[in-house]
Amino acid sequence: MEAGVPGRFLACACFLRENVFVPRYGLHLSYRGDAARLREDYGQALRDRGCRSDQEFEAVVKEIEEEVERRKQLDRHSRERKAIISQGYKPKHPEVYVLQDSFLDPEFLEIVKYCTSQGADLQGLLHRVDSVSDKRIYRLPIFTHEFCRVFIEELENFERSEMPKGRPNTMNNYGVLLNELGLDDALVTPLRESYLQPVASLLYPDCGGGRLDSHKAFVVKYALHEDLDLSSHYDNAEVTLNVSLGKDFTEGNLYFADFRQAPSPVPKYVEVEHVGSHGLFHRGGQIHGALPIASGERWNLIVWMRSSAVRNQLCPMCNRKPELVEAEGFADGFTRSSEWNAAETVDVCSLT
Ligand SMILES: O=C(O)CCC(=O)C(=O)O
Ligand SMILES: [Fe+2]
Repeated sequence: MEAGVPGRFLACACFLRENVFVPRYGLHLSYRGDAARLREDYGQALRDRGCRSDQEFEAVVKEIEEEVERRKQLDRHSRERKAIISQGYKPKHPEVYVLQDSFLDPEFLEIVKYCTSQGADLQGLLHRVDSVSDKRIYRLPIFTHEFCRVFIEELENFERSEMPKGRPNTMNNYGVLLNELGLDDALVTPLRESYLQPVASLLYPDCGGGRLDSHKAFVVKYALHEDLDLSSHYDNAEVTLNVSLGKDFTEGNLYFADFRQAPSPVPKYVEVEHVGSHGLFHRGGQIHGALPIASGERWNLIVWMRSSAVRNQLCPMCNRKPELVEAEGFADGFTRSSEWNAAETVDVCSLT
């Protein structure tokens, strides 16, 4: 079946109750519609973070209920925004909507060519990419500088427009959902299928890297009076690509800790700098966050890539067999298990 056909991909029902982020206290929590239970489960953690009075606690419950309500309406609101944008938005640079080889750094094209050649292996690939730590995080050139410049101009044009705007995810408040802007079909999907997957297939074969069949792509933006940083989290993705698009900024490094399913007793963080037009590949389950920028604006393209073969077995957000619910577009990348061949089952991301 064709990618993106409504109904093929599904979500896990945990989306309405797990990983609800409370920005004020920097905490992710589960909520089952019951304030007393919330107090039991998180009262101490909230108090430790400064939520002391009943009023403060009630404010948290209200915030969580609003977030759950937002999530319930997400598909419908997103579909409505997308329709308005496709009717009314006039792109400044229509050419960036259709992937061309000329957008890509020639060195990246060479790397992809290697990955798709016969006999390509991880060792050979590691001679061509920078390994930035022992956590299986790799940096490689992705786009040309010119593409990054023009792409940001397009996103700024959209930002200035009167068009409705969604939030990239539950933690970032500023940026652009590429699907709503109409950038998925001819830009991100071919990028994932023909260029990113061959690389991920060698880097993360154990995490579904060779079978990435959907994605969620967005651009995050950090600026002094907007978001400055990003709390520690893991992604709803098997493999993530994070590309530094620009503009000029200081600080704002990413930091990475343990792999979610294999925490070490004393977590070791590595800090990783952004390199303009270069991307970082990492496993979605690698705990990470972003330090505050000190000046300027930071724009990064994030592609959360999903492998239904992996997540159908275990939802990465609730760590259980997914409870499938209908959703639109790529949804959260689950499929009905009858659609894939049980004989081809892959291991869920190994605990390294
Ligand atoms: O700020 C960044 O570049 C990282 C964003 C990120 O980790 C995410 O959106 O999942
Ligand atoms: Fe992330």
